[in-house]
Amino acid sequence: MARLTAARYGKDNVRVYKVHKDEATGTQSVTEMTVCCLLEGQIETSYTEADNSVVVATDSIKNTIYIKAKEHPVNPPELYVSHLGQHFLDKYPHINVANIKVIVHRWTRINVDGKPHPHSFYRDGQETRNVEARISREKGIELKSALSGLQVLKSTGSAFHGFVRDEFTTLGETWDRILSTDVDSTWTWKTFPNVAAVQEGVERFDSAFDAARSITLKTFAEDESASVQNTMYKMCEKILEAAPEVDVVGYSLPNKHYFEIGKLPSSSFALQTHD
Ligand SMILES: O=c1[nH]c(=O)c2[nH]c(=O)[nH]c2[nH]1
Repeated sequence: MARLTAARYGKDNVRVYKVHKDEATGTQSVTEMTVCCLLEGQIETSYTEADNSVVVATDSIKNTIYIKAKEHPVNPPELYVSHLGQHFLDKYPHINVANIKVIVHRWTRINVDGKPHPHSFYRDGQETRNVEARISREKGIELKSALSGLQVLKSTGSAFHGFVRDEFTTLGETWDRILSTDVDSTWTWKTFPNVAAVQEGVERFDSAFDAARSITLKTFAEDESASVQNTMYKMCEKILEAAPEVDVVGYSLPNKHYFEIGKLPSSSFALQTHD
């Protein structure tokens, strides 16, 4: 006999674009996001008994993503996801949890002849700002913020030696290597009881993002790295210090290896591989 143990459903890959027009200055600002919204609740019978009376159509979920982006600020994304998720709990008594993910794509203002252009932007890299939220009747608003896809490289200032050597080891020790990675950094906030608590002191989210990004870049550049493990731990320590409302910080720093194939007096050649 089959049994349904868990279920969630919704819409992914909803693309949202919002422009803010400052009438006084004529300057426009843009935000482009990809949104995923998955609902949980008393929806079992839609699976087990073909009972669609409990289904908020995924098409309506998509429409709600757009409408809430129009009704509320989309910056910071932590506030937008809180409004969006809370809406589903307020409107539908049988929905208990909204799981929302937002990826904010990078549009950086173009400078023309040294002056910021009022309405033109460019994509300066694949880096994104992300938020994952679980908004539930039981716990409130759980938020995880992240920066993802920030590519970095340093051509010296990185070593790796003293590691386990046994019959499986082929890697040589090094006191000077190229270090390159795609940074994925995540910081989990202490749980918020409601949207009002997210709204109060809302600038904390942009400050934490800016701190995480600048700490990541500064530590990566300045640390005389003994290993990826030790460098990422230093980054975590500094972010926790800079953002006291953050509970947990995590990093994923996959090592992109460069293997040396030849040397000239003042330069070296390397081949790159990915883990
Ligand atoms: O900084 C590093 N940490 C490791 O655990 C590791 N393992 C490896 O092969 N190279 C590296 N580099």
